[in-house]
Amino acid sequence: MRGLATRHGGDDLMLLGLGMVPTLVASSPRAAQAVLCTHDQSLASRPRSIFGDILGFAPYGDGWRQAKKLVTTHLLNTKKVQSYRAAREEEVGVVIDKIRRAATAGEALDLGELLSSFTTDMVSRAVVGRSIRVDGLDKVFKEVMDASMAVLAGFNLENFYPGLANVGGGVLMWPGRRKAERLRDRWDEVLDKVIDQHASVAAAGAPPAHHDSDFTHVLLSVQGEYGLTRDGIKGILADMFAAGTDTAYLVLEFTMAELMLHQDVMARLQAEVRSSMPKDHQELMTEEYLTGMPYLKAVIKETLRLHPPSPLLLPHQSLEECTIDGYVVPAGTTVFVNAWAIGRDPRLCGDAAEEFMPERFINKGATEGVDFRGIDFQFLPFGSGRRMCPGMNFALANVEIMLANLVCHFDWEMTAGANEIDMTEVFGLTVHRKEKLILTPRLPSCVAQPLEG
Ligand code: HEM
Repeated sequence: MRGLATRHGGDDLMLLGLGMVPTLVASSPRAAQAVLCTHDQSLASRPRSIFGDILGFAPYGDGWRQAKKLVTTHLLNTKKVQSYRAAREEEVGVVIDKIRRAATAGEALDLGELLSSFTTDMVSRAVVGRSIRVDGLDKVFKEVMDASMAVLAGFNLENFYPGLANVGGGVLMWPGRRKAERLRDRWDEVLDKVIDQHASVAAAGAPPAHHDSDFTHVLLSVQGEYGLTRDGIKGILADMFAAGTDTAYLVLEFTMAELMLHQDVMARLQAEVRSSMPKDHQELMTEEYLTGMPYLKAVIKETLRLHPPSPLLLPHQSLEECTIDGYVVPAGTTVFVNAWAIGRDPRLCGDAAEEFMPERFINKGATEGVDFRGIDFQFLPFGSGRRMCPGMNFALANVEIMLANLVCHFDWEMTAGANEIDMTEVFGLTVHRKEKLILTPRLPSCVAQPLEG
């Protein structure tokens, strides 16, 4: 899309026809501001999703407004995110133990797979509570989640040729719909069990203290106040998985890949993290150690600038006709904001815009002080405006603590025979690395001794 914008004479706003659907693409901070701020309300809907419409894929309206309010007020507010600190540290501990065993045995690891399990487990902990490993629920969630992401990332004919959806009674849509229905049934089955189990705990009169309660408890406790149906609760919980797992692990995996390619950055980051590591080197870096780590935060920002997991955000849709920069944008237009191209624009980041240079975010660098929240529309990994990601703080808390521990406790090497990291990206709803990130962890002499047993 960046190439297309360049061929259009560098137009930062393009109105195209993709299939039968008009499509507006914004590729500069100015155009992003027009879409996400000036015309935010007119462009705040979403195209239809094969999975239906609860929150992330819901059309703009009362249902979406209520679900978003509920999620931002009760599930993902700052206090709630802090309340998951112990769970975060416990889950990081599980991963670090696995890596330590591999390091002791001299084995290589599929780091992406490990980090993907970590972010799924973190969302599972938030949704279900401590008991995710009981009955293998962690594995069930991961399996259903991976299958759902594959369907969501696939091509949905209906979004580009809406008329074809009804041809022959919708026969062209049957295979995709059947797959989506089977998955919806699977989500229903798993989440029904979770809700029943939580309802019986509450009925027994022993609900957890509010600060300690998981998403399911919270949603059951406000069900009356918000008039939530059981399907509404299941939809919100499933949405937390869909939006919150793939995205955060991609940030961690891309960061580690970039660090392997930029050993000078790795060394500076390790120096920062290790300078404040616990005296007992076996101990985890817990969250109180992270406050004085500006370089860690700059490294994460730089990864999000070059590799935003949702490079075009999620598609928006116009609710009504509006005129932007002289373009008449009809109702029903699909709208993309090219956060990937904006992050790499040399007009904002200078000539080295394609380089991985966390320094640009600190010490009077070109983008020092630029915020995650998209306030200046030049850094938009979480979007901006009405449809902005409500899970930003939850995601960043997970990414920071995991990354600090990965670089604190281990040195990392490429596997024998590999002499470079392939950074080829595969574009879908989220951007993945084409190749797995297989690395060998080593225990540095300054850190931990091998585990016994
Ligand atoms: C690094 C991790 C993450 C990134 C980069 C990210 C990015 C995004 C982006 C770009 C959007 C679309 C914004 C738009 O269309 O304007 C979005 C929406 C959303 N995200 Fe995230 N996200 C992340 C993690 C999470 C987490 C952990 C959760 C929840 C636990 C979450 C929940 C949501 C929801 C519910 C929406 C839909 C909001 C709406 O449509 O109103 N996200 N996210």
